[in-house]
Amino acid sequence: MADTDHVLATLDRVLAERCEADPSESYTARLLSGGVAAILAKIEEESGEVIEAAGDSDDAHLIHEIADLWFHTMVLLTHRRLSADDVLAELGRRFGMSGLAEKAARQRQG
Ligand SMILES: N=c1c2ncn([C@@H]3O[C@H](COP(=O)(O)OP(=O)(O)OP(=O)(O)O)[C@@H](O)[C@H]3O)c2ncn1[C@@H]1O[C@H](COP(=O)(O)O)[C@@H](O)[C@H]1O
Repeated sequence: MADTDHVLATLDRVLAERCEADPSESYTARLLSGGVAAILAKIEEESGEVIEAAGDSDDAHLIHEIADLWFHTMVLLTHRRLSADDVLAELGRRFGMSGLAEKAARQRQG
């Protein structure tokens, strides 16, 4: 099993604990206390930084910015009492389902 296998589950647990933490001692708690508007502002900012990083050839920069974006989307999930596991389950459900076939089925349903 790879070292990274439990990263999202571990982070999920830490973020859930931060719901009860002191905002002066935790970045996550501070962001959660700002509500959905504060979290979405960070997601917007980090999305822009991913787009910017994709424009250069520095792989470490792109990885850093995508990690920031994933982290902030996980804070949004935590705010909604959801978890990365919920998203992983949805991605797992899509295994073997062609994106084109899924889109065609949706269009047939109108
Ligand atoms: N993975 C992260 C993580 N990724 C990014 N960040 C923080 O996200 C913030 C925003 O990044 P920016 O590049 O926008 O930095 P900034 O300009 O200082 O941001 P602003 O404070 O101005 O919004 C920075 O303060 C980063 O440190 C994270 N903060 C926490 N975690 C994880 O969450 C855990 C709990 O953290 P705390 O809630 O702070 O205890 C940590 O142990 C980590 O595992």
